[in-house]
Amino acid sequence: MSKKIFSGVVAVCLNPALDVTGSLASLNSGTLNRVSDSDVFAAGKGINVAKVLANLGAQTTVTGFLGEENANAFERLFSDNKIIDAMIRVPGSCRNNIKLSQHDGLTTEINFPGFSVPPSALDALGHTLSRLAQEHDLFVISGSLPSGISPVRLAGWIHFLCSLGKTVYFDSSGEALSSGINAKPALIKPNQEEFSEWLGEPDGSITDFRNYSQRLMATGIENVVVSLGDEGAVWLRHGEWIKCDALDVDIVSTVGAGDSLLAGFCWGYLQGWSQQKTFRFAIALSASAVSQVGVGVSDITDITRRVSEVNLSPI
Ligand SMILES: Nc1ncnc2c1ncn2[C@@H]1O[C@H](COP(=O)(O)OP(=O)(O)OP(=O)(O)O)[C@@H](O)[C@H]1O
Ligand SMILES: O=P(O)(O)OC[C@@]1(O)O[C@H](CO)[C@@H](O)[C@@H]1O
Repeated sequence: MSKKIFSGVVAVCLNPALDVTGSLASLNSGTLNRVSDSDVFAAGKGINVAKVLANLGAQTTVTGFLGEENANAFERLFSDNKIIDAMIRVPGSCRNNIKLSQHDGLTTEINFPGFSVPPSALDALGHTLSRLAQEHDLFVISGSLPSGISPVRLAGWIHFLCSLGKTVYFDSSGEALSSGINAKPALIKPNQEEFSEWLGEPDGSITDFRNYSQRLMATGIENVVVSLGDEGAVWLRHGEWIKCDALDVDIVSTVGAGDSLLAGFCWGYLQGWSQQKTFRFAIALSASAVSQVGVGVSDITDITRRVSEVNLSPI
């Protein structure tokens, strides 16, 4: 019997955040800094991925947890972007994360701890994932874990989805990354620093990434993408290792660049694109993300135009 193909995507955000952004000429520690152009965005990695995918035209559902005390900012984002809300409300507030961009393009981020997730909400998420799995193939899980969710619990959810034959794309860091890797999602997307930390090689090189990625592939992870900031990204798939250079753009804020890149991989998967077409598109999408504050697709024609400028090479 052929596998039923579903068109939508589920983005899982366990630890959403209100990103409080500001720009300033330069940030000086230990003294007063005055910020201009301040804004507040309903964000968090999974929610950023969902917003980009919804803007591209994907039927997008978000699940995970929302603090009930400031859920309204997120609810507005979901309704403005036609995102289906399957988030579980928990007591307390989503965290505020501070994102300060200097005029030279350097961004300083301060991420706070979020709410604590009660055990009953963990069960509720399990049920929600099970329900959504009846009508979706692609799940993207990204971001850190709030208090109350252990890395082992996260791995359990990934394992559960994979055991149902679902495609799970995964982006996290630290212990959550290690634990999630053990559950063998279809794709992981650490950045250079996160992957180096996981390898235990503080200055991991592309050769190190390649060697370890080959080993991960042997365990069943089909795709390893390592994002390299202004150097682009590398992607190992089916033994083929390719690199895309980043596009040359004026940097406004790098916050959410990795989320846009991951959304590009999801979009390529949903469209059934080749590896090369998907990679070029994802890089162009992330380039557009760094030239704005916050994530989202405001000009798809510009992104499509820039796809052909992306330099891709086997390495
Ligand atoms: N300075 C830059 N110039 C051009 N493109 C960039 C720049 N920084 C990032 N990008 C693009 O964004 C992609 C993801 O960037 P990065 O590796 O910084 O992700 P990340 O650390 O996961 O980001 P975040 O956690 O903020 O979402 C890169 O692969 C690249 O295509
Ligand atoms: O603390 P986490 O979950 O690792 O990252 C959260 C975060 O830094 O990631 C997004 C950018 O990728 C921001 O919107 C958000 O504040």
